[in-house]
Amino acid sequence: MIFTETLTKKFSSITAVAGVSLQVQQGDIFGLVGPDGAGKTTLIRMLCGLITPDSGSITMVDNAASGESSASFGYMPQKFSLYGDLTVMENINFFGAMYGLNGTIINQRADEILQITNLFRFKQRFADNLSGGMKQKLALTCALLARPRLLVLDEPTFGVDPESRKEFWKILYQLNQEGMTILVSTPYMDEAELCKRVGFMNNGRLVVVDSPKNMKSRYPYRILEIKCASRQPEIFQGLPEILESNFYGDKYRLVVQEAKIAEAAVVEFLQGRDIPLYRLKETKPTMEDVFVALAEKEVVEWSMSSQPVN
Ligand SMILES: Nc1ncnc2c1ncn2[C@@H]1O[C@H](COP(=O)(O)OP(=O)(O)OP(=O)(O)O)[C@@H](O)[C@H]1O
Repeated sequence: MIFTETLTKKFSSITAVAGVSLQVQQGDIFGLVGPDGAGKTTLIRMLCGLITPDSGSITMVDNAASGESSASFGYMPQKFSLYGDLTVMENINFFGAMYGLNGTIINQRADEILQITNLFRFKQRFADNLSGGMKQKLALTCALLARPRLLVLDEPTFGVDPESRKEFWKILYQLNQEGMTILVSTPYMDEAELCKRVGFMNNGRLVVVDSPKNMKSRYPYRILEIKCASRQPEIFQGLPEILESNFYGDKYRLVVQEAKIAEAAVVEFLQGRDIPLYRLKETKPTMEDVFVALAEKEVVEWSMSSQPVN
């Protein structure tokens, strides 16, 4: 559905997007993740035609619309400008008119979409009086008015509470099941888990593209979880067998190269300090672990040794 070839965008000396070749297939829920400033928004804005690439190409193909070479898409930007002193319905009318839709069509579609987004009963509420999550759902409602086959969302749930994020993703899944292709950037790794495929960007480059399941299975390290009598967050830092150590309330999560060797080192370390060990077990990496490894480490080897980025 979306194909880019070596897409590049510079802002004076900053290369925001560096030679990105990306494919988003019809029916995908494609997640774009990466640290702040990685280039996600710039890439999305180029895909939506809001800024012009310096080089490279973008092709949008919509197989569902025979004879059409460009896909109809809806875009929900990072900062969606709703009018706070207009009601939900007045905002919808405004954005519908911007899409060139007539009043009857807007009303029909609004009724339909507001049911999906659970905003129907708030039609007459001023946008300023909606909660954060409801504002995002209104922004989504507006982006859906043109009945897009491709929906592009830039961090749509940023700053929204976990329950509302869950609800928002239920809506995305429903839309996807009805045939909509979705490209979404997100800072939340629990949301990355929900995508069919994830593209990780860093320093303008698209470093890895894969399913969350494959990304986790390609994670090059092992994770140990430890419960012991110590509550010192830094206690394992500096042990040569441990690459990274984090302390979460009552347990340590260690990133290690060799699980058995690291386990032995931890046991010996704690015994040497008379610190009782309650539990030590290896656990599976999460998308959060994958993200941290990709963002922090030099990942050339990881991405090259795996299947090609497509
Ligand atoms: N209009 C602009 N002028 C100058 N520099 C820009 C502009 N837009 C983006 N940049 C720079 O390009 C780089 C990529 O920014 P971009 O917003 O695309 O990243 P991002 O991955 O979306 O980050 P975030 O998650 O923080 O929104 C950053 O260094 C940013 O400062």
